[in-house]
Formats: sequence, structure tokens, C-alpha cells
Amino acid sequence: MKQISTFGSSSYQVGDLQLLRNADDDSAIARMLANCPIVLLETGEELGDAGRARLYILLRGALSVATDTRTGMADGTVSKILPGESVGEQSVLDEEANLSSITALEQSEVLMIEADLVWQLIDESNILARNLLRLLSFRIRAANAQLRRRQKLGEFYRQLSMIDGLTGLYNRAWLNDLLPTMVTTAHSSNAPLALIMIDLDHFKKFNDTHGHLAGDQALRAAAQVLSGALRPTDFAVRYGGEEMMVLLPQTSDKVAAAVAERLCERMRQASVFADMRQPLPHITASLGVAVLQPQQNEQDLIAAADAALYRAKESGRDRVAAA
Ligand SMILES: Nc1nc2c(ncn2[C@@H]2O[C@H](COP(=O)(O)OP(=O)(O)OP(=O)(O)O)[C@@H](O)[C@H]2O)c(=O)[nH]1
Repeated sequence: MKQISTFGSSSYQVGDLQLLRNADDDSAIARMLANCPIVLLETGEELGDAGRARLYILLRGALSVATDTRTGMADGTVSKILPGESVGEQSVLDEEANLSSITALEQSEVLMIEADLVWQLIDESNILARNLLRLLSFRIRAANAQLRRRQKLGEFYRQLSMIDGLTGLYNRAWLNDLLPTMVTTAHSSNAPLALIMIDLDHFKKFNDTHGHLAGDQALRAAAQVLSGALRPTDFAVRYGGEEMMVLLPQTSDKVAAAVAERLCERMRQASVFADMRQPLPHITASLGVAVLQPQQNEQDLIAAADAALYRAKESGRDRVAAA
């Protein structure tokens, strides 16, 4: 970065500077700016000493401004500054260091105005004050819009991280997040909460006989049985490998047992296709049903359904057992 002239000895005009455009008295402002240095930056060169609270106005070329690089808080925002535009207004106004890193995207000429002089210019020109306010308001709006976009994106990824990639059912992370709340709600509202634990039968053998990809397809078919048979208020979760779970809020033990029987029957009837031509042998599942008891927490509820599932397996599989 080298100084090539001052504003007074250059051919640039006050009207070239966006912040001062339409100023009441151009010549008075030109006089105030006369000794401000103009520096030349080569492509890729960083503006030295950019941290100091100063106003930089680009006269020629293009600059890239990356936010907050020195605090380790960089959020990846990079803006492009074009001739007439400025950087550093905020650091002048709040008298804090400018934390952006400013780099020339092509050979550029930059006018540097020290903070003290910016304040004198503000006193001199209402237009500068007004333009500054407009610019800051625009930046605040842009920052808010970006924040909202990020929040939406964050929520999208959060939702995505709660879904099992193979089956499209909720995953264990979702369960860990939501089940404690569901249990608390059920206890406080005195409404029953039923849980059905579902485990595919002899799934190791299915994998060994038909291959792991066919096994994956069978898991998808099982998941579809669950999603297709439930009410909108129920939730289906992939609990582990070939183990799934259904949560039924406001559902009594009798109704939950009937739902489990229906799921068991639909599993039996579900078709698994390896390549959309050849149907594979049917899958069956064993199901354990439990309803939340007073004093039980989520772990107790899962353990009760698991114990019932174990009994369904022990007594021959392809059936329902209740806690
Ligand atoms: N294809 C496939 N298989 C899986 C997946 N996750 C777990 N498995 C398989 O599921 C099988 C579970 O086997 P086991 O726990 O022995 O149970 P099982 O053979 O179903 O026997 P029972 O439950 O007693 O009827 C294992 O062979 C796992 O490899 C998966 O995502 N895809």
C-alpha cells in the first residue's frame, strides 16, 4: 500500500463520494478533504492498518471486506465495495477498531479519512449525517435479513439431523430431545402415553440370505408400514438397527394394543422388493406395548416396552405382547 496523492491534488470530486453526494457546499468539503491521503493497493493486497477507526472511501477498483476476522468471530460474510462506496463508518461512529479485513480485488485507489475529520465533516454537512444514517439503516436491515436466513437454515439442518437417513423416520436424537417432554406433559395432564417397541424378526438371517441392500429395503418397507398406519399425532422412530418405536400420545393400553396388532398384521402383508421386480419373502415383527405409569420416567417406559417385546420374541415372534 503506498500513498500516491492527496484528495486535493487528485482529479476526484466530492460528488464521486457516495456519502457526500449532494452536499450543500462541495467546495468547503473539498477543502476539508484536501490533505486526506489516497493510497494505491495492488490486486490481492490487504489495506494496512485497517484496524484503526477511519473512514475508507474507494475511488477506483474494487475491495472485498470480510467481517470480524480478528476476533475469531468471522461468519464468512464477504461484501464487495465498489467505487464511491465506503468502509469503516461504524468504527468511526462507535470509536472502536475496524475488525474487517479489507483486500483489493483489483488495483484500487482508496481515500483515507481520519475519525476526527469525519466528525468535523458531520458537523459541517447535514447531508453526510443523513447519508450515514441511511447507510447504517440499510446495513442493519441487510444484517437482520441475513440473520433470519441463517436461523431458517439452522432450523432446517436441526430438523434434518433428527431424521433417520435410511427410513425417513425420526431418529434417536429426536427421541432423546422429545420423549422427556412428552412424558412430562403426559404426567402433568394425566393423559396416557403409549409406546410400542418393534423389532423385525430374524433380520440377521434376512440380511444373510438376501444381502444387506435387500435388508435396507426391508427396513424402508417396515418404516412405511408404521408411517402409513399412524395418526398425525403419533410418532414413528428408528430406535436402533432393526428396532423401531411408535409413540402414541393420549392413548390407552387397550387402544395401543389394538394399534400394535394392526401394525403386526400390516408388517406381515408388506412387500419388500429388492429391485422392483422380484418380491422378497415377507418380513414379520415382534411388538412390545407399554403405557406410562405414574412415577415412571422415559427410561422406565422404554424398559417396560422392551421387556414386553422380549416376551413376544420368546413366545414365538410375529406377535404382540403387553407390559
Ligand atoms: N440391512 C440392514 N441391516 C441392519 C441394519 N441395522 C441393523 N441391521 C441388522 O439387523 C440384524 C439384527 O440381528 P439380531 O439382533 O441378531 O436379531 P434378529 O436376527 O432380528 O433376531 P431376532 O430379533 O431375535 O428375531 C443384524 O444382522 C444387523 O446387521 C441396517 O441399517 N440395514
